[in-house]
Amino acid sequence: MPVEPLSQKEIEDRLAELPGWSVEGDRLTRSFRLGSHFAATAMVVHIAQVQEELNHHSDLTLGYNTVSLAVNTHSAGGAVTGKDFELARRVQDLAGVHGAS
Ligand SMILES: C[C@H](O)[C@H](O)[C@H]1CNC2=NC(N)=NC(=O)C2=N1
Repeated sequence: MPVEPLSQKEIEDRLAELPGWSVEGDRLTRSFRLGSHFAATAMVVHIAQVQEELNHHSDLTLGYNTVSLAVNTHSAGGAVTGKDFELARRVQDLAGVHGAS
């Protein structure tokens, strides 16, 4: 996966395919709401497994019944790259299993 910073157009095109995600500052972000604290915790563990598989890690925040992610690519100087969107797509795909919205 290339780790070149994405252009604004490339970011906008990718965001159009990822409902609920946005770029805040220099990080790709999304918050999910779940049915319970335990469900939110289980989703965090699942995301951690995917992040280890991809070797790409977000700042992951667990709330009472929420899970929030913020990510950019350290090796690209903190820019948003294709690796961030690869993680976001995997998280978006697994969210349904957890009843996250
Ligand atoms: C050594 C290790 O492979 C690197 O530090 C990985 C780990 N996880 C990472 N996560 C993110 N978000 N960006 C990186 O550049 C990155 N690099």
